[in-house]
Amino acid sequence: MMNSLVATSRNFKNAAKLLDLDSKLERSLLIPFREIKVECTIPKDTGEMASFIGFRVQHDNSRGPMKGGIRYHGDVQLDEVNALAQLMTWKTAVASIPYGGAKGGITCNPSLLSISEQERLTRVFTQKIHELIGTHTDVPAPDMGTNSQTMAWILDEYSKFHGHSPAIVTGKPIALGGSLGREAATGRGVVIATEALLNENGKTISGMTFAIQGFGNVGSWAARLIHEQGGKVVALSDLSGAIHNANGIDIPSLLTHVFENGGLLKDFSGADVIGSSEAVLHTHCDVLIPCALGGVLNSHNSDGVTAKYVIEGANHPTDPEADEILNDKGVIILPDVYANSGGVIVSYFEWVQNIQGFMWDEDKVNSELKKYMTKSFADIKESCKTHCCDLRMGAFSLGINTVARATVLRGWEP
Ligand SMILES: NC(=O)C1=CN([C@@H]2O[C@H](COP(=O)(O)OP(=O)(O)OC[C@H]3O[C@@H](n4cnc5c(N)ncnc54)[C@H](OP(=O)(O)O)[C@@H]3O)[C@@H](O)[C@H]2O)C=CC1
Ligand SMILES: O=C(O)CCC(=O)C(=O)O
Repeated sequence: MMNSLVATSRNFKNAAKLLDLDSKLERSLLIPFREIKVECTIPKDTGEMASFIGFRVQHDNSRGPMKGGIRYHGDVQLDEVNALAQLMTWKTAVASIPYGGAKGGITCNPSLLSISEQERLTRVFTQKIHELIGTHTDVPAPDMGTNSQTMAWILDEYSKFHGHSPAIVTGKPIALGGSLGREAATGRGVVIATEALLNENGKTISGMTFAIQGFGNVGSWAARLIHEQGGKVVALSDLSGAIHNANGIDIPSLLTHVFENGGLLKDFSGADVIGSSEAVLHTHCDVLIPCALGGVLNSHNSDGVTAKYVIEGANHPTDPEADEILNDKGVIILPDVYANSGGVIVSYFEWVQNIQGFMWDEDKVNSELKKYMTKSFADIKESCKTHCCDLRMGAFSLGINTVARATVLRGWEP
């Protein structure tokens, strides 16, 4: 698998070439505004002390406060967080929301930490970074391994230093100022994006077959909404393995099973086990939606993909080498910086509601989300036409051009 920062920067450089970007501006846009690395030491429940490394990379703030999730996973390291922060900068620009990009993470396996250990770790991490984040500087949100409870702890710890600050994080519980619709927003956005692409190709979700890797926040909501719209989810996976049913998996029954089975897909009676999580990538289907880790489609396995469309629910699931292989096979890829932007778009709505002290109803959140995603799809198509390129390069050049213009307008000089 290619290093994630090398992969993301390669996409950036190819788009910069299409835009004929000044070489000094290109270098400047690539370098992050700030990289933060902190040691977080907590007592485990046993009384023994344990240390974890946490990161926050603030990539760019030319268009507004930096924005992006916090990931708890064993593979978190600086290059990966850097790549994810950079992707946030282009994503917020593609979505036309007034933010820059950031991302954070702690190298840990949350499933090996008790809830109180996770709480202590989150509070220590917040203590270490509280002076460098802020409601108008850098606003965290959930990502893999974190959720609304994690955001509640950050809010509470941050507020001890700065006073009650609901807009310091998004993806919070509703009871603490979270937005209706944020929990489902990334999956809903994935489905809106899929619909836009299929409609353009004379197809609809109803009657198409789908394979989804990952059944966490993004994957489970995407599966639920596809099922509601008449799509057939034939394969799904999580860390416990991949399951398959050619007639379509009954998603509501599966959700009940997962809820009662410690969050795992395994042992579901309504589907067959087909192997490890990777097996889902090669399942016979129309649409493949990776919703887990980065780099899962790479030079070793992309040839086996049979789907006609890949929708990137995850961040950077496709290596540039896999991009080439899939493009040669005629597979259409809807890139992460658009396909999974529903989460950060509704995070923006949450932040706006917090600042205004006014709550929107869920219909308004969902209809505004659709409006933003429909507009950015049209903007990407226009960019593809201008630069004669595929959807990834269309989206990257749109995002980079928007950030470059803001940077120059602020007075950047070569
Ligand atoms: N949450 C959000 O709002 C957004 C998330 N994203 C991206 O979407 C992706 C998923 O995030 P999210 O749903 O929040 O994360 P979650 O932690 O909620 O879920 C992650 C899912 O991926 C599964 N998983 C982990 N490792 C593997 C693996 N090696 N193979 C297959 N499945 C695996 C997990 O399985 P298990 O449960 O068994 O561990 C789980 O089902 C990430 O790339 C994230 O950056 C993008 C935009 C916004
Ligand atoms: O909601 C947010 O602010 C960020 C979501 C995120 O981390 C992402 O889009 O990758």
